[in-house]
Amino acid sequence: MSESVLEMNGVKKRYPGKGSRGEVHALRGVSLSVGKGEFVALHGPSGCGKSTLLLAAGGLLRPDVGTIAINGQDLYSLNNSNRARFRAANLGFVFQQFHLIPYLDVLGNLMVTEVATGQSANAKKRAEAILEQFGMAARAGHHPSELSVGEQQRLALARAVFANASILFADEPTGNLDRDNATIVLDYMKEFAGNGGVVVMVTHDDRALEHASQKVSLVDGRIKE
Ligand SMILES: Nc1ncnc2c1ncn2[C@@H]1O[C@H](COP(=O)(O)OP(=O)(O)OP(=O)(O)O)[C@@H](O)[C@H]1O
Repeated sequence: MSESVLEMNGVKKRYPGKGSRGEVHALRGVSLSVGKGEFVALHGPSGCGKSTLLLAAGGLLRPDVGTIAINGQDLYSLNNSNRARFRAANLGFVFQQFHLIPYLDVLGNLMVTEVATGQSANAKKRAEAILEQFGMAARAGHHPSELSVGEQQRLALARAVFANASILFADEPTGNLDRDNATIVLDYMKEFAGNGGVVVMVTHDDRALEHASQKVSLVDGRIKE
């Protein structure tokens, strides 16, 4: 088996109930191992826990029970600021809300982790080359609000490539895209995995499922074998 990048063991997550609504068991004991180069598609009915799993695996939501490690680092044994630093250095996100920073232009958004960690002078050249590769060079000086949805998705992907992320988390990355843009985004994700990265994508889209190397089906907070 290829080198493991993501290891989830016995992960459980409950959300507290409100008023007459009882508590929700979103994850009921999930174990998952994802190796280098894999493109995992996570699918299942609405409410089965897909987004909860993605947030927990991405270091954004602490599980009640179980452990999650990326590249051997137990995410939730880190304190919040060290976990945020680990996220910035190792993880990429392509979420519906993109996590783009509205007051920075395209180049600024691409280089945001570089600015935070204050590194090399060659960074700008590299960032410009990546924008070129993602067909965004002409948009370098624009702000996220001036970009199309497809361009915003591409910028989120370009940022993960620029940051040398080892794992990319994507939540319905093709949800708002037309066929051509969906294909572009899926091809980039495939390439990211092909270059030794890992992609974990939540999707309802059959075309997106076809791009994945591994399909994981979640039902009522559990992985279906
Ligand atoms: N913050 C929250 N507070 C209370 N319950 C929540 C919260 N977030 C999610 N849930 C509940 O937890 C369960 C799992 O939600 P989750 O968003 O992980 O499912 P999903 O599979 O991603 O759904 P969808 O495909 O509809 O986006 C659902 O029953 C949902 O209502």
